Amino acid sequence: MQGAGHGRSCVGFHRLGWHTCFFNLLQTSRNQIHYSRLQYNTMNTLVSICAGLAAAYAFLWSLLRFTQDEREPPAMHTTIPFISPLISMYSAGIRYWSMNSRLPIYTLRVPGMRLYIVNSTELIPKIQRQTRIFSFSPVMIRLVSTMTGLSKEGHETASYEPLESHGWALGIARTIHHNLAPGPRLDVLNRRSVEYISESLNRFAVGEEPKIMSMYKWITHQVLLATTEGVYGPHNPYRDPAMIDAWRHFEPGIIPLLVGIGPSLIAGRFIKARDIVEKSYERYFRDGWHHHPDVPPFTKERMRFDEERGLSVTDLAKMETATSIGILANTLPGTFWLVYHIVSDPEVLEDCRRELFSAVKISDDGDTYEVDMTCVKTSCPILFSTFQEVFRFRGTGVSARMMMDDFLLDDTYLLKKGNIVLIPASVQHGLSSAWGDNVHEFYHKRFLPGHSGAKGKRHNPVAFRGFGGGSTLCPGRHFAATEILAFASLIIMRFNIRPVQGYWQTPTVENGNAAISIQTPDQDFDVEIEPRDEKRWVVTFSGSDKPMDISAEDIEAREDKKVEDIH
Ligand code: HEM
Repeated sequence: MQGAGHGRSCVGFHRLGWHTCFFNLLQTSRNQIHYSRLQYNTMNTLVSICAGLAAAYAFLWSLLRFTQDEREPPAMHTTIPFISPLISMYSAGIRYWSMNSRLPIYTLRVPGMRLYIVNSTELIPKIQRQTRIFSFSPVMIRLVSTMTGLSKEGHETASYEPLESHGWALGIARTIHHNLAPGPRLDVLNRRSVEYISESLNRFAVGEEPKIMSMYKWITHQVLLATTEGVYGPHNPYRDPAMIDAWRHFEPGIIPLLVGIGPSLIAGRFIKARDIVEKSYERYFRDGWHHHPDVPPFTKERMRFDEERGLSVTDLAKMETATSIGILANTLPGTFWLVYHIVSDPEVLEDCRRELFSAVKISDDGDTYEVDMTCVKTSCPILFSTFQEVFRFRGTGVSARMMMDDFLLDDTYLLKKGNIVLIPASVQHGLSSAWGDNVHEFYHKRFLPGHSGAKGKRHNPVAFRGFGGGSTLCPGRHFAATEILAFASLIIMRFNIRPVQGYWQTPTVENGNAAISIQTPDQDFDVEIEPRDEKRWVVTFSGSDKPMDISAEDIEAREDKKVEDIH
């Protein structure tokens, strides 16, 4: 550009004198040489960059080819080695797994590790049986430690002997499973939550005018309080609205917090919210409220287990912050979807209401309605099927296991030590071979005998992974199921719910939290909630040690027991 400008000044040759013009010409050609040199240098740089990229590509490509054993499951998304899987996962979000469900098992090569993705229903039990080879413990320790920023000492305690039954990971899992198994310990937890729901809806039903509420916000608020009242007792830290607000801001940040690289850069606002939650738990433990007689064994015994291993109060609070995700993050949207699928479809509503009213006892004067939630759980098969269908249709969990050794799966696929096996529930839930041709519809009777499965066969229970499976099958499923069913039942029996805009519109689910096991709606909407009558409602919970048939393992355990009883 500069050269061109000087060239134009030569028009005034006579005025400036020949030497000036000669100088200008000289300058122009110098500049042109300089310009061409610049172009040449730029070109050179570009060529070097391209050559560098090509060399890097060739290197990565060879690295991928030469380190991928041909007995391993085939590698997918290799266009840009190690990077393409990340791009595909990022752009497809939670739909990624179902978009890649063709192969029985495949490998994703990502920086630093392999992910083995399992799609075949037949391979799942073969993985779940080998608990020492496919272990959840290292995954869990890493999740808890990174998400909460556990202290060095806390991390060491949590990492102690992860595969042994005397280690922290298996020990705490055992304590949790024991306290959430159907029976008197779980009943303490359930009873308080059901009571809370009943009292809260009694207060809500006062007054004749219909109330307008944001459906998702209202339902999840009720269930959050009911759950935490059950878990933490009369000094429940979630009675403080600031704690609820902080938890709601922390929960969507699980993935950014787990990335663990420069956390304050990418997860600053989530860290802030998490710290408020942690501080609130710290106060609860420091004041000793977990020792209160009305706190259930589920909470007391977990704390005792951690305290005996020397965890500081700060680390107890951090651990509890991670546990709060397990306790709340799926139960809240799960309840929303169950209520939504029932009240938005007149046929489902009619079926569930009829069934529920047959479980209600009406007083002689007809003014008091009494319902035992234990009875609802066992005598309302359509409602229970609708509950299961919600977790099939909306379930997006991904079970993760760390390979503790090389293993030849099904005598065919070599899975190498140190890598991660993932089992996405959405793939199983979308198999027409398991669920029949109407697999992509919400069918509330699907889990009733004779209503599901390809060609009228009973569905394969292994293909239902709403609560995971194997040794880490969700131990909270009975607690969550009781609470969700109790809330939905009371809503259906006591209220009419109508969308304010005049028609039901299914919310989209594009922006869900990939770290939890169920979709979350992208939009909330207003509904009008109106009591159906002025009766007095008495809700009881007699308790039961009879497990519900939620997962394949529950069905298997019941069938084994039946055989045992016969012998
Ligand atoms: C609707 C509600 C819930 C859903 C959909 C759900 C789902 C799941 C899933 C998919 C897993 C992973 C299983 C695997 O890796 O195979 C899991 C594990 C777990 N869940 Fe839940 N969960 C729910 C409620 C709860 C509640 C209320 C609690 C506690 C009170 C809880 C505690 C746990 C624990 C501790 C584990 C880890 C199990 C272990 O390490 O052995 N969950 N859950």
